[in-house]
Amino acid sequence: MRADLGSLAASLKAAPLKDLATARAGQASLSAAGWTADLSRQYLDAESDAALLAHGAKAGLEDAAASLFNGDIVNPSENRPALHWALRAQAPLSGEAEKVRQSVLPALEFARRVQEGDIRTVGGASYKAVLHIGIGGSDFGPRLIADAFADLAAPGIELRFCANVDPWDLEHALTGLDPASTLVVGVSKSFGTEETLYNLGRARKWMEASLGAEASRQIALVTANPDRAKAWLGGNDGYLFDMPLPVGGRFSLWSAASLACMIYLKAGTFEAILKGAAEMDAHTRSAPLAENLPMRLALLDFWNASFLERSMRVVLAYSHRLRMLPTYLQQLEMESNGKSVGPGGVPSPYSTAPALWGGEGSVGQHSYHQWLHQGSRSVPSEFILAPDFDRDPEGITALTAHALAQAEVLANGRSLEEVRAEEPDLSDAVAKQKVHAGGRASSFLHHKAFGPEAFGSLVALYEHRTYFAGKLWGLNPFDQWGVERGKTMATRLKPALSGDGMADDPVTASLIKDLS
Ligand SMILES: O=P(O)(O)OC[C@H]1O[C@H](O)[C@H](O)[C@@H](O)[C@@H]1O
Repeated sequence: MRADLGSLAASLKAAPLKDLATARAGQASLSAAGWTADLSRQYLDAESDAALLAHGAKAGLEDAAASLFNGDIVNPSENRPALHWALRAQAPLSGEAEKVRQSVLPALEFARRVQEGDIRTVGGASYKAVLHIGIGGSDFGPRLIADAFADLAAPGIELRFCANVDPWDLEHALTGLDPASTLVVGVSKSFGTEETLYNLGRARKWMEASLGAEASRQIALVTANPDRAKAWLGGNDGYLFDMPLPVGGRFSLWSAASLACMIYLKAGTFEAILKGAAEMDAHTRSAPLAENLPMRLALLDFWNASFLERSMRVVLAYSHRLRMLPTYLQQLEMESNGKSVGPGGVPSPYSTAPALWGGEGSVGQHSYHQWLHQGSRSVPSEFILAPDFDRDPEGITALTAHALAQAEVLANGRSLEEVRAEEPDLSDAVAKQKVHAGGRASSFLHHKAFGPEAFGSLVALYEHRTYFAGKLWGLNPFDQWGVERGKTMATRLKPALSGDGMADDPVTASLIKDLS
């Protein structure tokens, strides 16, 4: 099958994208949970599309969906199921999945009580600020949610985030906050992450300076390792919330990891996000492969990365609310499938996950879109048009026109003849610089009524797509061995930085000398 896909890709690579797209216009679109994805501007035709689908069937994507939702072991490295979907289930489940579903409920209840002034500070006042401390999967999701729905914030509560071990991050986050009215939420699945423990320790000291030993009563810890968290609290009171072990950090924004957002957002907002995600889950587990949006997008990722050798994908969010989505997706997709060896030590025979980057449209048009249009590389783009369509019509029309225009120009380009016909007075040299090669593939996703539910559906869509893409590449998307090495090396280098010994590597040793 691979050879078939390979030869189909080789023949399509040279085909004019405009012709391929014209042939599929209006016929290559799929819908799920209010989202529509138009895939007509991809290097596909009827034959290759059918071959890709056949490959997806042979690779067992529908069985993979069943395994995920049955709670089978889909994370062999940790010998665990992946139960992030259970956190957003809208009805009771059974077994371990039900425990996971219930794990988010105490956090929602706690948030409600903080908002209602039922849970108060050491001094008996209502909380005025929440400081979220976490990194990676314990940071990107809550940050994305808070930024997307800042207008749905409950009145009177300020939210700050701190992730980096660079001391300025915490100091900046604390600026203007009063320890007496701040709740610190520390999120770490392992409760062993250096950055988070460093920042939590400093935040505790900051609070202790005003509240003394009572400070821990204004600290909530969210973790899958309650023993370590309790040890950190050292016998003092503090709130503890569960981050279930079968939920990967980068799949955990639905869990108590988002406690700070639950407190920050008006009642019902977080529940709506969960509901939207559950809608995408229902689609994913029941839609047949040909109509299954996450499966089709995973197949597209497989096709672009492994057969058309596209080593990047650009996500262009035409929605100010989603401006942090590319950063969130970088962890979700690149940490999940940024691997070359699968379970059992079997190397993937394919080029795997592309580098993912992007940003906010139309802002990016005044920056890297130049590279997308006329740079020497052809990179598939993913447009996501999801503003609040009921806002000022002039802005919405302009945003929509820009998204549509960008996708069209990327695909269709602008030939020298077109440049000359439109601008006959140009010199030859300038006319040639105005040519756009075109042939740059894109997908176009849109939602007509974006809000918390649509947000939930979108993030769940990307989660499932990542899982299915991992399946196609023969990878386990739920582990991250590669991250560990850097941590180990940093620990080894610390003595050299404090003058105790030398780094083995001559370049590192010389850099340390320069820094001292
Ligand atoms: O939640 P934690 O255990 O603190 O982990 C925070 C993050 O750090 C790790 O190094 C992993 O690369 C991430 O997947 C994880 O989300």
